[in-house]
Amino acid sequence: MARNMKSSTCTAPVNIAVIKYWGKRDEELILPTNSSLSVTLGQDQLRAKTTVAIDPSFTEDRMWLNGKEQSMKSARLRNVLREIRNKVRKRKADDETLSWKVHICSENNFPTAAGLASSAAGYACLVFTLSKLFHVDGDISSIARQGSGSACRSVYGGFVKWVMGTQKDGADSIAVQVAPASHWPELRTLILVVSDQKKHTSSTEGMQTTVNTSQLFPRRLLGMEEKMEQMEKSINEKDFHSFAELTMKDSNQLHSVCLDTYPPISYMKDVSHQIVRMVHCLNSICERNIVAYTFDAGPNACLYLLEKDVPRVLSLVTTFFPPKDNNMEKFIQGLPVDVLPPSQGDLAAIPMEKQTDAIRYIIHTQVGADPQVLDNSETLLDSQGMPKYSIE
Ligand SMILES: Nc1ncnc2c1ncn2[C@@H]1O[C@H](COP(=O)(O)OP(=O)(O)OP(=O)(O)O)[C@@H](O)[C@H]1O
Ligand SMILES: C[C@@](O)(CCOP(=O)(O)OP(=O)(O)O)CC(=O)O
Repeated sequence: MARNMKSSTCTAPVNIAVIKYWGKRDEELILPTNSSLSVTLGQDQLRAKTTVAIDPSFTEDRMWLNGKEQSMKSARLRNVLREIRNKVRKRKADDETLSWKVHICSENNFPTAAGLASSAAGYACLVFTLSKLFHVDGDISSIARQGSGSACRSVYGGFVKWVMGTQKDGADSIAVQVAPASHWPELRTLILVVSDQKKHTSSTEGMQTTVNTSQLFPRRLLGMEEKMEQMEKSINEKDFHSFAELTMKDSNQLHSVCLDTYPPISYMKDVSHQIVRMVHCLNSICERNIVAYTFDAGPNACLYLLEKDVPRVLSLVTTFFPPKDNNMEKFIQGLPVDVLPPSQGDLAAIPMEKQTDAIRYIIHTQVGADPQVLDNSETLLDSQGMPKYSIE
C-alpha cells in the first residue's frame, strides 16, 4: 500500500534549434563541441507530460512511456536520477526520500522518436518534475543535458542558448534564456511533417560519426561563436530577415557536414529539398526573407515566419503539397488559420510541380513558455503509483 506517496506532475516543451548542436566532446557527460540556440515551442501543440511518484513501499525504480513499461537500464535515465539524488544528498545527507524508489509515467501529445524532438521535451520534463518533487533549486539544465543534449534547452521557454562551456566536468555547459516568449509574440512556426517514422541514423550516432570522419566539421566549428552572437543580436532586435538567413545557413551547413560524414548521412528527402526551393523563391519575390526553414536529423521541415505571413506561406504549401483528401482541418493542426488560394503573382513566380500527399500534416504553433507544474488532479499515476491509463 502506497501510504506516504508523494508525487508531482509537470509538462515541458519541445525546442527547435536555429543554431544547431551537432557533435560531442564528451559522450558520457554529453558536452557539445559548439554552443547552440533554439526556440521553445507552444505546449498546447507539442509537450511531454510526466508524473513522478516516490513511496517507501516501491521496490524498484520503474518507468512507463506512452503506456509501455520501459527498461530502467538506460544509462541516460540512470544518470539523470543519480544527479537529482546527488543534489538532494548535498542538501541533506540523511534525507529519508533518498532510499525511496521512483515510479515515472510519461506521455507525449505528438509522435515519439520521429524527429520531432520528443527526447528534448521528455528528458526536460522528467528532470523538471524530479526537481519539483525533490525540491531541487538552481540550474537543472545541466542534469537535463545528461538525458539528451538538446533537452537542456527545453527547461526554459522563449529563446534559449546552450553555452558549450569549457570545464571538464561540464559544470558550465548549461542553458540560459536569451529572451522570454513575450519578447517576439508575432513569431510563428509551421512544422511540415513529411514522415513520423523512426529515423535511420539517430542524432547520437550520426553526430559522433561526423566528429570522427568529416573534414568539413572542424571548419564549421570555427565559425560557431560568431554565428551565436549574430543570432542573439537578430533575436534581441527582432530582425526577422537576419534571423531567417542565419537559421537557413546553419541548417544547410549541418546537412552539408552530414553528407561529408563517411559513410554519408542524408536526413533530407526530395520533398525537403522542394520545400527549400519554395522558401527561397518566395523570399526572392519579396526581396527579403519572410520565411526560414530548418531541418533536424530527419526530413521534416520547421518553418519560422511572422504571424502576418502565415496565410500566404500556407496557401503556397497547401497548393504545392496538398493532402490526398483535401481535408484542410485535418491537414493543418494547432493554431487556427484561414487558408486562402495563392495569388497569381506568387504562383507565376514559383515554378514548381504539385506533389500530392508528400507532406503528411502541418503543426502550426508559436514561441512557448517554460515547463509547467500541474495540479495533482492531472496525475498519470493512481493511488498505488501505477499508470492510470491503459498499459501494454
Ligand atoms: N516523455 C518522455 N519521457 C522520457 N523520455 C522520453 C520521452 N519521450 C521520448 N523520450 C526518450 O527519447 C527517445 C526518443 O529520442 P529520439 O532522439 O530517438 O527521437 P526524437 O527526440 O523524437 O527525435 P530528434 O532527436 O531527432 O528530434 C525515446 O526512446 C525515449 O527514450
Ligand atoms: C539535429 C539536432 O536536433 C540534434 C539533437 O541531438 P540530441 O539532443 O537528440 O542528441 P543527444 O545529445 O545524443 O541525445 C540539433 C539540435 O537540436 O540542436
